[in-house]
Amino acid sequence: MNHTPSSNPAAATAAPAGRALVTPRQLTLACVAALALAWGFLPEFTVSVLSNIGLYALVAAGLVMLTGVGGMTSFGQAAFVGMGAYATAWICTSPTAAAWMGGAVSPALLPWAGLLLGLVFTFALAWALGAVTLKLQGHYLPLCTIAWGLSLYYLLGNMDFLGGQTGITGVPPLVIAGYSLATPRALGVVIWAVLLLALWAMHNLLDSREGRAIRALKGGRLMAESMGVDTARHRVKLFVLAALLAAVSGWLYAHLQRFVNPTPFNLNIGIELLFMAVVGGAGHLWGAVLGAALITLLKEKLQDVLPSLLGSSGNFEVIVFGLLMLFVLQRFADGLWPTLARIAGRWVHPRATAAAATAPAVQLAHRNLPARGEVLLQATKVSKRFGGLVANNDISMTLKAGEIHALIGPNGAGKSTFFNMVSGVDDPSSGEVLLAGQAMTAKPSRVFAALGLGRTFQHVRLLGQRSVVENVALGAHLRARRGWIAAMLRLDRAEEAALMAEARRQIERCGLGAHADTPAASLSLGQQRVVEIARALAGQPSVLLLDEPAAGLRHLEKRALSVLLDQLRAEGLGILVVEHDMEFVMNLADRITVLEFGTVIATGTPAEVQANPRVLEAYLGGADDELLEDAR
Ligand SMILES: Nc1ncnc2c1ncn2[C@@H]1O[C@H](COP(=O)(O)OP(=O)(O)OP(=O)(O)O)[C@@H](O)[C@H]1O
Repeated sequence: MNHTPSSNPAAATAAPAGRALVTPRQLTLACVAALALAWGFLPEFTVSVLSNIGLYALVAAGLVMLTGVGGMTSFGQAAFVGMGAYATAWICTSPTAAAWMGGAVSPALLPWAGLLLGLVFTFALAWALGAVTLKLQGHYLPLCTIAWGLSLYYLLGNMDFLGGQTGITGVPPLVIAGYSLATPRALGVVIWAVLLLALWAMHNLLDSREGRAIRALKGGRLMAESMGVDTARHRVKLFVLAALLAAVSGWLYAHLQRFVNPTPFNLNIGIELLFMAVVGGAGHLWGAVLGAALITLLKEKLQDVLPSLLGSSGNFEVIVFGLLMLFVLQRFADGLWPTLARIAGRWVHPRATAAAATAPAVQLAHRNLPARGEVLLQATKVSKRFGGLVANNDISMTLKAGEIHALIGPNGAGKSTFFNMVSGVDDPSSGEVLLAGQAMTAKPSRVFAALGLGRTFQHVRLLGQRSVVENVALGAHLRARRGWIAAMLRLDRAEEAALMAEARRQIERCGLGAHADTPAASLSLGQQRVVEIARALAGQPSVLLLDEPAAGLRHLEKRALSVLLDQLRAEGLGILVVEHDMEFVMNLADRITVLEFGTVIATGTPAEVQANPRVLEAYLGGADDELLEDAR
């Protein structure tokens, strides 16, 4: 698979370009060509093993997307493989199915009807299961996947019309254009073609606006939702995608083996599939192929060697897999693929591509800024109670277009709580928040984003391994429209170019142009805060909420930030800043609201607030000496 510098920053910085001999795309094509040429000459056994690796890799690739990229663990994937296998086995062999179709489908087309049935069933079941279980957090989700994995396995083995534990025999071979694919050598070509196609499509998906949204899921809902991503929907879609890949693998498996029974779809295999994804490299699509190859070959070897070594038969390879898992997770937390890629990086390196100089062919959605002085955000008598603690007490505040409003107060005064309520993270216990004239109670953060609210976080939330430009492009998520299918088929390139151009523009504007292609995690904390501002600006907000933007910035960086915020104010944005740096706030803000113990104790211009005895008392009485010093 080809990785552009923007899509793989780690690779982009892995090796000096001078030493690179080939690009990843050239290497991939060379490997595929070598496999294709050798295919006709490989021994039967090798072809059979390679076909199995292809089948496993297809499921593991879905797990890479689900677990490594999306952050959701599933132990139950083998059950979806079973659904794909049983659907085609049943439709191809059952007299009932034949009677239902009344001879309308020719025998050669039956496997395709089986594929359709398997996909439809899997889609419906995965969507239903996903909608229910993916709401669960932490270890409840993996536990749930074990539960439904077991249930589906026992269901397959206990349905008489599916042959019970004996299963279904006499599954016909696939026939394509009159050719019967009855041998592993013939069907193996299809298996690997499907695998490569799936990897290509998923690579494309990850290198798109929707791919960035998928990557954002792993960091939790807060950041992704604030960028306008419907996280619940994306999680379910990702789950369904992984399940469909498993079902396709099951379909191919049934026509390779020509019989099905429940054993290959049990929980052990589900765990093995997860091993493959994790050992190979859970965040890397090619890690699925590496993991599938390693585990399959190891299993073959161990099943031969261990019984004779130990003098008794049994599934001893499971113990070795367990130990292998421990070793890999200890030594290679991200699996083996990144290490392999690092080593190969001496010779394999993406060719550097310059950012497009011409204007993109597609325009992103554009928002007209409101007139200066117009009220953008209004909080009326907002209170928040956590049990007996009143974190915010009857706070009223307005933010107008073209002004910077600062929210200050000692630690624990309730600033973050208020920030959460005016950004859709939390609902007020009482009172109301209006954004662009709309009541926002019970609305999620993504609706705030859609109405023009951009924000940064007190604790920086970036995709650390991705480039700055990708992080910033995520902020423009709602300004583009292309979905999953378009991304997989690479029909989104014009829109993607526009997103990248916009991201680079915002990065330049924020003074980080030299770091656009650097992984975000390798920047200083102060620079990462600026990346968050650029990301918020990429969404073209009319309201900007900045949570301690100056924290961690050096003096000159703070000056540059002041200049940028000044410019944004002049353009007509309304900016709400929570900040502890008094010098920064006093020089910048038009109005300041001071909180103490959740209550507004003063509001006014910087001069008025500085002269307010209650404010000085709040800081004198508080423990924050630095603030006191600054306030003076
Ligand atoms: N989810 C919660 N559950 C219970 N109490 C909370 C919760 N969130 C905040 N609080 C409490 O509400 C009060 C206000 O906290 P908040 O984080 O809003 O203050 P802050 O002004 O942002 O502080 P800092 O400047 O340290 O970030 C604190 O006493 C805090 O412990």
